[in-house]
Amino acid sequence: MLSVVPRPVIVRAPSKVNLHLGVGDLREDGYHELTSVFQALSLGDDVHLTESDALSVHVRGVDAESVPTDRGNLVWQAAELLARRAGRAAGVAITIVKGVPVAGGMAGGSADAAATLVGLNELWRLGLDRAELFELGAELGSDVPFTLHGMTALGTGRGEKLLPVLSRNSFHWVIALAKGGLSTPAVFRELDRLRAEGNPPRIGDPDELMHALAAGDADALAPLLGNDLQAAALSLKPELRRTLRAGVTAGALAGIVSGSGPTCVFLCSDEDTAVEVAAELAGAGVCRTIRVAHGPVPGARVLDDISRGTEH
Ligand SMILES: C[C@](O)(CO)[C@H](O)COP(=O)(O)OP(=O)(O)OC[C@H]1O[C@@H](n2ccc(N)nc2=O)[C@H](O)[C@@H]1O
Ligand SMILES: Nc1ncnc2c1ncn2[C@@H]1O[C@H](COP(=O)(O)OP(=O)(O)OP(=O)(O)O)[C@@H](O)[C@H]1O
Repeated sequence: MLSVVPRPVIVRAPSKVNLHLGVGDLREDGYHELTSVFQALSLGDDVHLTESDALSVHVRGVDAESVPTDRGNLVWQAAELLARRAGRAAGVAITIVKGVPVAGGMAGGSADAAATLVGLNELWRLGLDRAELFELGAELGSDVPFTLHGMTALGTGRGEKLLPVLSRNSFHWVIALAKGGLSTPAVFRELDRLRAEGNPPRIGDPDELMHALAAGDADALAPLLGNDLQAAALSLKPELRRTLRAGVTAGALAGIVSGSGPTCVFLCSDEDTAVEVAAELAGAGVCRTIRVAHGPVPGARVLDDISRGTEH
């Protein structure tokens, strides 16, 4: 008799960069009030989900050895949360193929959690709508709703309340992965410490930046990129200053620390320039590895047969 190998549902999840990250004061619940303009980037993770008797997690790809394969993994928590919600057992074998650097400020773990919610909704035929998935996502982490949403969006609250932002054209990015990661809570704590000591300048509102996005104008967008967490990330990892300088010297329009860092991202005027900047940065020895990406791209989505064959 032929045994049928169950076919996995495969979900592609994007990374993110905060084009604008305004950090307000510490709230009583331990979170900071944010104003974030997110953009989803083509550098992403793939999450494979296959029916199984038990819950299991395997990880391969970039930084796989530093990712937990137990309850510490956000995909495990996502599967348990969804199973509880559906009143069923959390039987699924999950394989994550990492493309997003771990602890890099690009929401890799959040993207995997978003992918798991989308994939299990399909695999278990739960029929949950987008709003229900967003609500579950927000329980898992502040960045999970955006990695579900994708494209370009304005996030408020702790980053989980989202509104779409009009963005014309594709923007081209060079991504410089740093040696070692930074812990998100540690970077927020460092910002609180810097603010208690003095008054590091705060970025203003993102109105002008949103106009540049609507116009699809990379030259106008470049000087408007801003991240209140950058000072804290640089304070914890001063060598990132060299990386940021090297990208601009190599021909990028601007460079910024992504979210809580330490990944640095560089906006370039077009794809060819991005490839040139990437090559030059690789030779400068200021980071661990370089990637080229574009954005905006959609949020976590199931790959159909055609895209399984053509995407990578
Ligand atoms: C830095 C960003 O990536 C910007 O998009 C996010 O704010 C972080 O999102 P995340 O990694 O999903 O963060 P969570 O897992 O929700 O929170 C981790 C920790 O980061 C800090 N945190 C996070 C979000 C926020 N608005 N204020 C915070 O102070 C808190 O110490 C929190 O305990
Ligand atoms: N699926 C996952 N992928 C990567 N790390 C995970 C995952 N699940 C849990 N983790 C743990 O979470 C930590 C932070 O990982 P992650 O890659 O999500 O950070 P990040 O990109 O800086 O997050 P963010 O930008 O949302 O603040 C890792 O050090 C790891 O121990």
